[in-house]
Amino acid sequence: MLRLNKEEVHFLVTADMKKEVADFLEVVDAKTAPILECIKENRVERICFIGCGSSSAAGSTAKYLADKYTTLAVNAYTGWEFIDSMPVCGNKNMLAVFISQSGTTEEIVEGLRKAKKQGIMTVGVCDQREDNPLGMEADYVVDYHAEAMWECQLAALYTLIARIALERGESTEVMEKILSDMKLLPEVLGYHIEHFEEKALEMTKPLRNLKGFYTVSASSMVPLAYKEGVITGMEFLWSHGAVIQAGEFRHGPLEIVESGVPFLFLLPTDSSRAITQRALQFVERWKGTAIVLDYADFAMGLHADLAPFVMFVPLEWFCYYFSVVRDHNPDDRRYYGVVEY
Ligand SMILES: N[C@@H]1[C@@H](O)[C@H](O)[C@@H](COP(=O)(O)O)O[C@@H]1O
Repeated sequence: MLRLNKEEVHFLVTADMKKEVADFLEVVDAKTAPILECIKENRVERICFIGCGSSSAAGSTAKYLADKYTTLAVNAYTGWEFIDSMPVCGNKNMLAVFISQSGTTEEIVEGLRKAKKQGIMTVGVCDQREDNPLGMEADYVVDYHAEAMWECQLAALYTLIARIALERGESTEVMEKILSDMKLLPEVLGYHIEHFEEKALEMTKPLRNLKGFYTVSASSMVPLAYKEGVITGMEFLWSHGAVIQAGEFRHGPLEIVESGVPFLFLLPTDSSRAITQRALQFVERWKGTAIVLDYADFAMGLHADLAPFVMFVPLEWFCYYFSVVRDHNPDDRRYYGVVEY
């Protein structure tokens, strides 16, 4: 097992997460208010979320929430997808929300400039508003000043969607509940940051010979499954990864189930729990390797659709120790930012 000084590993942003999220939640309403005004003024009916890597998974989670609870037309794009296929009819009554920690990612900057040229209203959700093209050029900016990009990006996007829904009089009860439960996030995240580390180490020790795992989930956690099971798995852990929608498990994935083939299940607590459990039970019955992280064990009473915020912490610990027990430093890169792409 690799000996690493946790404090020096950039991959792990958990240490300051609780405070960063608490600080941002204090100001997120003020930071999103001008965007809500713009939406009202321009009668915006269509929203595009655009991001790359982890930031694209945040956009897909926002699309999930908006699709489920509002009548808005919403799409989530990766950076190049947006550049190549952006809606040609969009103008002021369309909002393009660009999500990027750095605000400098090539295709985010290019997409932003292309959207602006077409007259689409643009929003940047990023760490800082200075020293990066997204923060400086977007029409509206929500800057969160944090390393905990996943949590803060989601906090910005959930707030935006919930406030739009309330303004439209759609799903008001659920939206109020989500907004009030979000205030409890720092405590819940802090608890899991403190309490899940040892468990993650124990869980991953027997997995040290694995080359990777398939991540299975449903509903609001599918983008998180992609973020952790594919992006984190490949970029940080140099392991093999793929995402399987629990409801699709029967249509292909089930045929590879056997001893030594690992599936990581992220169990939701909403109505998709049943179909996810069905896949899990199948893997257990046919002696596949099932690793389970159940939102019911972590939710601490929070709404089912806050699972992407909460489950990130146990997953982060799990991925960190999966890397460490496999003797890999998650900060190592051999290609990204090292060689020409
Ligand atoms: N290796 C990084 C990823 O870790 C990151 O998720 C992505 C988006 O970065 P940003 O959010 O700064 O646009 O860029 C690269 O692919």
